Amino acid sequence: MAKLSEWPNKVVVWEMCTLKRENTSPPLLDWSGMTPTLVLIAVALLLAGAVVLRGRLDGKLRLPGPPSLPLVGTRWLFWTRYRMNKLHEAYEDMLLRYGPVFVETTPGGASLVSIADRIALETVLRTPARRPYRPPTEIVQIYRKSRPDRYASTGLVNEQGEKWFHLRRHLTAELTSPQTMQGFLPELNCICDDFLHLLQACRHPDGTVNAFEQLTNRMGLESVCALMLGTRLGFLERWMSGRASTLASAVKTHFRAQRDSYYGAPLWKFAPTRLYRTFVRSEETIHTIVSELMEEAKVRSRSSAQDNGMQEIFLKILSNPELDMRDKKAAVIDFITAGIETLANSLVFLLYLLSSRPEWQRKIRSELASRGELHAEQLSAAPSIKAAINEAFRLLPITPFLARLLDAPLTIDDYEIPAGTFVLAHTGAACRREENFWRAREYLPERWLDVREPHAASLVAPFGRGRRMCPGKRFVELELNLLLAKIIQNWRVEFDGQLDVQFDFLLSPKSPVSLRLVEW
Ligand code: HEM
Repeated sequence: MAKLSEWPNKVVVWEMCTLKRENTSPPLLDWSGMTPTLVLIAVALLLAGAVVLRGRLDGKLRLPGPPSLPLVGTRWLFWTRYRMNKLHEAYEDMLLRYGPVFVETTPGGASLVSIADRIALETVLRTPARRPYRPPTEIVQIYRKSRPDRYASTGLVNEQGEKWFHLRRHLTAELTSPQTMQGFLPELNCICDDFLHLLQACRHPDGTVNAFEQLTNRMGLESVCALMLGTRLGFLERWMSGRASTLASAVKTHFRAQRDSYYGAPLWKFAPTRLYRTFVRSEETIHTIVSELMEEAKVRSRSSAQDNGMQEIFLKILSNPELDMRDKKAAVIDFITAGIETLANSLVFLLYLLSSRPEWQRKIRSELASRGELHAEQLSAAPSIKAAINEAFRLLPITPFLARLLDAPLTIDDYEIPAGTFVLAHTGAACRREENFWRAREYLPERWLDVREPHAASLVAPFGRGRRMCPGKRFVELELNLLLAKIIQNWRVEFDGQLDVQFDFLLSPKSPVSLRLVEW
């Protein structure tokens, strides 16, 4: 069995190309012009020739799965049968075709095992690893290593082993503390109220709010900046500067570029393709805007002795002597980036699902007596809110699978999967299986108050599991509770038809989203 200390090395082998470039600058060739076309033709010929082989080249794992081809592994599927922006559907389809445990092969020849089997998922998610290894996003790694002037490491999300542990210990204590959230609650109430004012201002006479996802993005941005920077930045004002939309669109591009770098042709590893350049531009836009916001927040906090419950988490991070200044700054940037679209999409999904349950909306409303500022006690006295949120995370989580490297061998049925294997834990797909949940494909918040078997609650892991779990969980849960309570106090939510969802590295609504907020 692999020792924990050996993991990073094993993965560096897996990340073949990362190893080659580790100490070099990013791709240098200019790939504009004919070169990509020629390469694509060569790849197509290779695919056609190799289809006859159809055998699995991966000798290590005898698992079902799509045929693997030389050089491209099983990635050809994402360039032919499936679409990258429908990756969640692609995996649902593969789980049907090949069963709840199957293997793909990366272009570098490594195995990528998908699991949607309940027992196996519970084992993987329960893993007690001290330094859980979540495979990094290579494009982020390569870019950040090429910018030592800005980055001392690849950051909390992508670091591994002791370095990750050091960052996690020193960067997340404030963010995950119940006291921080308690202190932030009054300000979060005000931010939610401002969001409601914005919704009110954007509502048409019949209650329709168009481009709802853009408003939720602004909510995500304002709230995560307020939490991190301890100051309000005005992203919820009706007419605001273009900075919020530039930042929100850079964050979306950043996520999409990561998706394409994972599942698209890996040409960007060898040359600065358009994809690579797009990624770099988005990373730099985010860096520039968040750096400006941090500078503004510093000036404000110097000029006003704040005693309004808003904690400048970033000032505490910046004053930590245990960390390199570049790591501190990168962390604040990463936290803010992580908090925009995640919150925005989760709120859209929640309201969309809840729109199919008007009687559950009435139930929530009946549990909330008073208007105005909401306290933790009032929220906990309204269990139907929590049930509505849990159920939305079960049925439509923004992260439909979690990535891990196995820290111990795993046996599923007759298959032996060795330690060190890269695994995708399909919690989202497992949660929609009848063997795991009663009427699994329906939005039924009542299942969280009156449990009906089967009810595999441990599979619902929207924020991940174990020591690498999302540090924003407490903040997001509080925020969603408050937002839902306040929206339902004012309006009932209606939506016509079905929401089209796509995979942008996170599951996102295919914008624009229009829903109706109708007076009670
Ligand atoms: C609805 C909102 C959010 C969802 C559903 C979400 C979900 C997740 C998930 C699934 C992971 C991977 C966990 C794992 O591998 O076990 C993660 C990691 C992470 N999230 Fe979130 N997240 C949300 C909001 C936020 C916010 C608001 C922040 C920051 C303020 C944040 C910061 C991070 C960071 C830094 C990591 C990497 C942690 C590590 O590797 O140690 N997230 N998130």
